[in-house]
Amino acid sequence: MESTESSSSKGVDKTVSVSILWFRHGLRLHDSPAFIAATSNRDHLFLPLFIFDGESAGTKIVGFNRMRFLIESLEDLNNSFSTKYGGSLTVLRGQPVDLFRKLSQKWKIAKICFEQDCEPIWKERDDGVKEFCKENGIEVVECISHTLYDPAEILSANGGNPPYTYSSFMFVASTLGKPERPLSAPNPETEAGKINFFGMTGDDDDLALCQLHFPMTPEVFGVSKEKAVGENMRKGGETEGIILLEKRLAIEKQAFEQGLMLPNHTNPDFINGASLSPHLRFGCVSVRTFYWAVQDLFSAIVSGNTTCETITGQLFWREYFYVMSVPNPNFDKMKSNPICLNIPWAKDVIAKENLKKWKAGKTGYPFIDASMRQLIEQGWLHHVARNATACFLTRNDLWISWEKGLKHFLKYLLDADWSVCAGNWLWVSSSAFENVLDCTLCICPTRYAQRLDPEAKFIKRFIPELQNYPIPYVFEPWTAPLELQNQWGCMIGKDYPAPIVNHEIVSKRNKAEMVSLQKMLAGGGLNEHPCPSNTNEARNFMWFPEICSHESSP
Ligand SMILES: Cc1cc2nc3c(=O)[nH]c(=O)nc-3n(C[C@H](O)[C@H](O)[C@H](O)COP(=O)(O)OP(=O)(O)OC[C@H]3O[C@@H](n4cnc5c(N)ncnc54)[C@H](O)[C@@H]3O)c2cc1C
Repeated sequence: MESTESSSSKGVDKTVSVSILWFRHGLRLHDSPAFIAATSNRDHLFLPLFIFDGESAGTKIVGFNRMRFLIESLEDLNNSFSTKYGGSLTVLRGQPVDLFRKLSQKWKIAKICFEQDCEPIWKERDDGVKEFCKENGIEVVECISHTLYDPAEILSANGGNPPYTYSSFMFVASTLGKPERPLSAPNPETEAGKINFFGMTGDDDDLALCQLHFPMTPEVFGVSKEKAVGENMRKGGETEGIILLEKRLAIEKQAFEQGLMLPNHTNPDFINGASLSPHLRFGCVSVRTFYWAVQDLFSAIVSGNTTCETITGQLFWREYFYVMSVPNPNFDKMKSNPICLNIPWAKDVIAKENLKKWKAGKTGYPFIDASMRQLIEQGWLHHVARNATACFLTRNDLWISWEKGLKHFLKYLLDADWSVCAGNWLWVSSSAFENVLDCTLCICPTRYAQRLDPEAKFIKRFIPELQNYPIPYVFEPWTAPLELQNQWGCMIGKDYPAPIVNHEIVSKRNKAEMVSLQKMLAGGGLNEHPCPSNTNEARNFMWFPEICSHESSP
């Protein structure tokens, strides 16, 4: 392929205009309106840029796995620019306004294009850059492509308020029509795809000091490898994301052909599932590309039916939590969060100890512990494992605040998304989106495990201590007679912990506590409390089949 010329910043003519594509999320070239906007002026040079500012792309609280995923995604972008368009990605470290000021002092920055980050945590950063651009006559192009809809439009279509139930959200979204179709990247074989890159040479004095070069490692940013980090199971980047998307579509296709839906829910693959959430979170795969690929596949297979509520329904949950967070900067907190109920979670010494054990995967409940260990080792947890561990920490067993769990998940999950993660924690802990503390569905950590991991492969993969325990003892190892524990090489209470709480007792007690809170809070400022539209919605959200939940009555 013919490579396009890259103009070095050193020799650049200062009268030549530069268009910047500022990456934050949206780490891809396909379906990127910001990429198209930044390359649309044929007489501008093009500078694709990522800035490590200590916060963007979730780098404020970040574990090794997610930082590695981000770096892999940037490396992939750099490779794609190089192989497809003959350019490269520039990576700088510093504060965006400072860096844009330095750039504009040297060169004529005409335009800065970026994908909208709708969550309120990014508002100050983006407002600062917009203000700087206004003062300096730089055009700003902000494109909506991280979400299926413009959250502001949803809010406005709902009379300026967030829709308090998922079904009212779905209704409002339907009034805006179908999401837009994805866009193709400029074709390098055509005129539009012949891009004149503006390349930083690396010797541009103070800017050079801010420039980072590939290869990079998380350690460069002070993020060191946690001892438990294992094999790299999910690689970041658009290239990997598209491969995964194809794999996922093949699985969905097979299910559609057999008249089934949501294969990922029916047969959870805890380790190797083709889950796209990390790639969606960083924008390596466009949500519109995913949405329309599934819709089109479904329409092609199920003739006469052009809509489907399959995994696209899950994508709407993502959308819902983004929208709910837009007008609520305290969405991730209990305090000053108008939708969150103030449940008096335990804060005593025992709670502190229990929190440590939960984080370390040492609760004595094998399914919970396997999940918590997987989180640190791989940065990944299947949805059902997230539900089980979050319920265990909060309303079911330990009665510890969801804020503690959220902080831990935000650090280690590859797909950790400020609003999506908080929204799920609010729900699971009965703090919001739940039917006013009325969740009769309680996850039993042992029965749940027996149904979802019947051969205990997942448990044994992450808890080698229980390697020799047969079924059913592996699910409740403390029930094994001492001589068998000895024979299997793992004494409970010594080699693997005894349960830190008795689930049967504490779950009943906690349910009773919820009921009394419900009575106390009734009529007292619950007007804004969002809740499910009906029991089915709650059940579907939690993926609760009848047999692994139980009515936990007071
Ligand atoms: C306590 C807790 C914390 C969570 N934190 C996050 C998070 O930080 N980031 C995140 O992307 N998901 C989060 N989830 C939601 C969900 O677990 C993951 O999106 C899902 O496991 C990803 O797997 P998948 O891609 O195979 O999902 P699929 O079932 O294939 O769904 C497709 C996509 O829909 C979206 N989605 C699916 N379920 C949900 C949901 N419940 N809420 C919002 N969006 C959803 C995701 O983008 C997902 O990739 C959390 C769930 C819980 C219970």
